[in-house]
Amino acid sequence: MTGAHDDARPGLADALDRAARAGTLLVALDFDGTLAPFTDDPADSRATEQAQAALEALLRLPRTFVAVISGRPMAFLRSVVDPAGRMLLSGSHGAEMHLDALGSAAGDMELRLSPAQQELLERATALVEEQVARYPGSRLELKPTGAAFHTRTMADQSLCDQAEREMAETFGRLEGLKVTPGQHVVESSVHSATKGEGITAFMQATGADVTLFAGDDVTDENAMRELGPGDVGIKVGAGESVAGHRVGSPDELAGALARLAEQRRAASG
Ligand SMILES: O=P(O)(O)OC[C@H]1O[C@H](O[C@H]2O[C@H](CO)[C@@H](O)[C@H](O)[C@H]2O)[C@H](O)[C@@H](O)[C@@H]1O
Repeated sequence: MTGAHDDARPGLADALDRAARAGTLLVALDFDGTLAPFTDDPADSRATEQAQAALEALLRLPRTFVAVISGRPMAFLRSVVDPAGRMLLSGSHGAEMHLDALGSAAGDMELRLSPAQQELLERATALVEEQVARYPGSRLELKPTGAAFHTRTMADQSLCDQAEREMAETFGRLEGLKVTPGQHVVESSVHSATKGEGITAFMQATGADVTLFAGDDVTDENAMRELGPGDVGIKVGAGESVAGHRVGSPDELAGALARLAEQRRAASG
């Protein structure tokens, strides 16, 4: 292959070539830190232009599905990430699913919290509010299944580790609450779902011959572990991963996605 995107790392280049020739291809992606560089305010984050263009190109191809599997609430994914409704979406770390892109019969899997889960969510939210009051500049993000404590905008950045550690310990005292550390965030969830369940549902629903998944964070490893030997896992950035491949940044991933789209278009044309 020659062209604008032939600078992928050698092992990854081979894997992308193979994925491009798959009968049915599922391209599943984490959002923050993977498609979208980090921003101070979570409401501001968007996929890079190159990533967005690559997703658009993939969506135009036959037997090709694009999915976003994120810790974000489904409402954000539907309004900001995929307003045109062409992607498969999994929000709240696998607890919310939207499969309309496969036809109306698939639809949404509606999220309902039990009274006990609702009460747990209120207690978790109160704990984050207390922590935010202790650490100026930190933030609460309230989501359908959990409350997240964000430290990216904390006034004293030298206290981030301490604040996150305390938050995780405090969350840990609430029975039934799932606690997940992330990038400048400690997330809690009253739901046991993981991104592993999200990707498994999409792999089954699409009947994909090859699945590519890319993610940057600890929670993405749950999806990464569901991949088979013929699939393609890409870790974005530093940190431990079971992924077979690694890129340095969302920009590098966008380049790989552009290459994949170009090669698949050529293979299907
Ligand atoms: O599963 P993801 O799509 O990676 O979402 C994980 C969490 O991402 C968001 O927080 C992260 O991105 C923010 C915007 O760049 C950044 O400010 C924050 O420091 C990061 O932790 C989001 O706010 C969470 O709801 C997601 O679960």
